[in-house]
Amino acid sequence: MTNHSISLPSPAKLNLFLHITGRRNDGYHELQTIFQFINVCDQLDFTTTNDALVHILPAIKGVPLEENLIYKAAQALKPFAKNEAFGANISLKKRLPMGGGIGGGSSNAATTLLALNQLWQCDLSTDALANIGRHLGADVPVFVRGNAAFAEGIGELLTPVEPETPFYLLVKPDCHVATGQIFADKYLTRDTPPIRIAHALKLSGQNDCLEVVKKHNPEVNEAFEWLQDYGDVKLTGTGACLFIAYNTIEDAERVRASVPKKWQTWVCQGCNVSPTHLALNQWIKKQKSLRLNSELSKPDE
Ligand SMILES: C[C@](O)(CO)[C@H](O)COP(=O)(O)OP(=O)(O)OC[C@H]1O[C@@H](n2ccc(N)nc2=O)[C@H](O)[C@@H]1O
Ligand SMILES: Nc1ncnc2c1ncn2[C@@H]1O[C@H](COP(=O)(O)OP(=O)(O)OP(=O)(O)O)[C@@H](O)[C@H]1O
Repeated sequence: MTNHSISLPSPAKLNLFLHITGRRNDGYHELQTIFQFINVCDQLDFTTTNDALVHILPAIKGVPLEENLIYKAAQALKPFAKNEAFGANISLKKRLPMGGGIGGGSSNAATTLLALNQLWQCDLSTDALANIGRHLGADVPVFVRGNAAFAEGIGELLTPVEPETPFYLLVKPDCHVATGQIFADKYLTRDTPPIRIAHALKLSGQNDCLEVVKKHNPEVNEAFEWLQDYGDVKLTGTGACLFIAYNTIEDAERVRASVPKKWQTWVCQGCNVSPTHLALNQWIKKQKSLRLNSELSKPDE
């Protein structure tokens, strides 16, 4: 019998660098960045129901159901479900901080699209899912595709790349950065010349949002200053999270041990294939073998 449940990790991303190369007429900014996943993840469990409803437990504090990106992703996929009575019970173990620049909401949306595409037998291609994802948020497509990528446009034009996969110390200063406020600041650098992909992999990790983020968020400034003695500190997205790459896990752990306790910290590793896709591929393989076994055990007709 086909399994009607699936459990998937929903990872965070880092922007290894972030250049703002222009502003479009609709106000959105054109970027160049490299996205890499890290093995710090939320966990999402999905079970199909037949009541056509989508339930999410527990609710995210401060985020109404209709604004939860998991719910929005499920609603966007619903018209493609094989049976219109299909619904889902979704349980969420939230570990990724919000407003950290590590893309937790976008990741949750992508994980939902990938899981329900299977459970609701939508049979949509990755391109179709990425296209649905694009309307939920600029960072959703990279999580749908599942490969570390050089991104252009507003983040949706993706070319897979394989940057090194060091260990990272990730630090979340005690604040929540409002992405819109950063992009609205008149002093934001918006004219970094576009670069080519080969050049992108050799860059040292400049983030054009850094100065404006530090200006609006003294906690980010303080953490940045503190961390500078311990390596090459970078900002991911519009922050608040900062990260430093290390060659060994021991080096990352040693610095973590001395970080002031008021900041949340993780030691993790860069992943060029999303943990969601690794788990999803295992699940698909298991379903195929279950189907094959049940075909073989049917009595001859
Ligand atoms: C900058 C990145 O962190 C890079 O990974 C993301 O693209 C930000 O993605 P996000 O947090 O999902 O942000 P969104 O919710 O899409 O955008 C919040 C607001 O930031 C501004 N915004 C965002 C992305 C972008 N490329 N240009 C913008 O000008 C827009 O005013 C938008 O209304
Ligand atoms: N399932 C969800 N998980 C997290 N945030 C969500 C979710 N659904 C809606 N949101 C909203 O999206 C906002 C941004 O959340 P997210 O975790 O993606 O921030 P972020 O790490 O700053 O992302 P980015 O790197 O894309 O800027 C949250 O403040 C919250 O209001």
